[in-house]
Amino acid sequence: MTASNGQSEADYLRMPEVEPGMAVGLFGGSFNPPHEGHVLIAKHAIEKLKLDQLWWMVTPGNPLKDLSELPPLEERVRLCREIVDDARIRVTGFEAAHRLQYSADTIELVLAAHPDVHFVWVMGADSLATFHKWVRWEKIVETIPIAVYDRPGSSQAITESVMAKTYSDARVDESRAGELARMKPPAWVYIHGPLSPLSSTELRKAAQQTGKQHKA
Ligand SMILES: Nc1ncnc2c1ncn2[C@@H]1O[C@H](COP(=O)(O)OP(=O)(O)OP(=O)(O)O)[C@@H](O)[C@H]1O
Ligand SMILES: O=C(O)c1ccc[n+]([C@@H]2O[C@H](COP(=O)([O-])O)[C@@H](O)[C@H]2O)c1
Repeated sequence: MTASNGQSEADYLRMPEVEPGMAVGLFGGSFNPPHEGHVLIAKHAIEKLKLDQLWWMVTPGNPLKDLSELPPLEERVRLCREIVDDARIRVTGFEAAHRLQYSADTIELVLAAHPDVHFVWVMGADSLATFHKWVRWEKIVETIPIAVYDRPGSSQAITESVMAKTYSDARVDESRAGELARMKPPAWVYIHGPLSPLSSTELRKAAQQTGKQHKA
């Protein structure tokens, strides 16, 4: 069976295919569940950053989150593929196949596998706020250009986060976002665009409420 963006279901444990010279965004997430906010920012990031592809890397488990109720990877990948309607977005769970827990290790593997591709790390502003808690976060900043997408409630991270303060000199003006993938790190950009108030946490809460009402 083939998803709406042309990916076959069986290949989710493999890295997507790329061609030399491409600009590719790496967008990691729990996607528990995926929502239209993910799609919105993915499409705008692709345009602003002038990307050929954006990989939705469905994590086997965010090391900073409680994983006890995290649905299986395969199910989250399936839901991502259902919601994605753009062939440039590739859904993958390859981190699990390589037993990768930390993004620093994922980035190392991806860059080594494709030295002729221009990769950029993409994340929402809430992730920027806590980025300094990630394993080897400074190494990440020194290794790959980073694009941060604005998110309601997290805009202050643009100036107040430890990462933004530590690497203020490496911040690139948004007008140059299209060049970011080919810039030498450290380099990061804060992207403004249409905002989405959606969050997986809120969707899970709403689903729980509906479940309770059905039982009552
Ligand atoms: N509405 C949004 N606006 C901007 N970025 C978002 C939005 N929703 C998710 N993201 C970003 O997408 C990536 C994956 O997010 P994730 O799958 O954790 O969704 P989430 O809605 O943040 O979930 P949760 O509420 O469980 O933390 C992260 O980089 C996150 O910052
Ligand atoms: O490497 C880390 O230490 C680390 C800590 C927290 C989050 N991450 C990654 O950040 C991405 C977003 O996670 P999440 O749960 O906020 O969607 C996902 O790819 C995680 O693996 C990575």
